[in-house]
Amino acid sequence: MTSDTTPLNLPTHEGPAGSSEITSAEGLQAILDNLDALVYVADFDTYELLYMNAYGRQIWGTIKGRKCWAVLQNGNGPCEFCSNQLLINDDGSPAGPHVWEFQNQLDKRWYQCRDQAIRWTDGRLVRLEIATDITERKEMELELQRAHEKARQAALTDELTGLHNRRAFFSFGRQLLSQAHRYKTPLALITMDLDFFKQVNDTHGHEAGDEVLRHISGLLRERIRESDCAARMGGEEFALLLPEADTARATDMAERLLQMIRESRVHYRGHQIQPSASFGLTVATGSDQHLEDLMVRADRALYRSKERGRGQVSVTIAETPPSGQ
Ligand SMILES: Nc1nc2c(ncn2[C@@H]2O[C@H](COP(=O)(O)OP(=O)(O)OP(=O)(O)O)[C@@H](O)[C@H]2O)c(=O)[nH]1
Repeated sequence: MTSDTTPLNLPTHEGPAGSSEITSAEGLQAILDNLDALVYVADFDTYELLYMNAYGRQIWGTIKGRKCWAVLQNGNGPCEFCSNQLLINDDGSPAGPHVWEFQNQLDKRWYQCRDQAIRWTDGRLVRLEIATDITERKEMELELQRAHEKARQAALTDELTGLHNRRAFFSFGRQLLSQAHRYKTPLALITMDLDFFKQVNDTHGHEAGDEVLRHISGLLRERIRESDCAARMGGEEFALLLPEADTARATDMAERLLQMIRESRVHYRGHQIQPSASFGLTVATGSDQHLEDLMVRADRALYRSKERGRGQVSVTIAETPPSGQ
């Protein structure tokens, strides 16, 4: 036992004569100091540490006259996550154990803490914490979470371009459409299809075609707002959902995109490729129950752009007035 530790003044229980049962204070001290867990006791009002076992003192050092937040967290005052108020009922009685997990700010390790109000040797209620190091388990859990998140992202992302894929488009799109209905705001859908893309592949190779697809995706990403959704629907087809954009704004957006695409060049193995695209757009109406209703109208407009010679923007206005307008 180190000199700064308050000895546990626990009652000694004498077993029957000849019994080897160890219930003396020294025996309990030995158990506590050999535990592979932190055990400490602190005053509820002053936060002064009254006891810490050897496991804790080895990591956090001396406790004599010091507060739990200074020793354990190197803080300047009570921790914002302090669980003290959860340990005592309104009538002042102990509330039972509170179990939680947290990452210590000093050693950066994760602990599972079991906190409890207990009666101290002088009769007052004090805070007892038993904390076990769960860093390895926590790291595995976090790793697993990261892997799940990565897999979830991958399932929603187009591998070639990094844009949303078709699946993500429909998932986000349904949410955006229901928001547009709820708040009676417009929602525009732009569909876009590259022109003569087969020629790019045939002339410069599939790799060059891929490069063009990445280039176009970069332009879309540059132009859209955070609340917009840009997706590669497959092949050389793209779609954009623009919340709160009416027909005029969506048309303006499509025309600017068309201009940017036509003015841009893709440099591939000494060749310059000039991309072009056709656009179709529409705006949601209150009677559009499904995203597919918008897709049909936008694709009809896109088809007209192709028919009229490509490299242009066409609009299909819904028969009923757009929601929010
Ligand atoms: N490089 C590359 N090409 C793709 C990919 N997906 C689809 N394609 C090609 O895209 C081309 C699409 O050809 P079409 O549907 O005839 O379209 P287009 O040549 O753009 O003709 P229009 O749309 O009528 O202007 C085909 O050659 C496909 O092989 C891809 O991921 N990478």
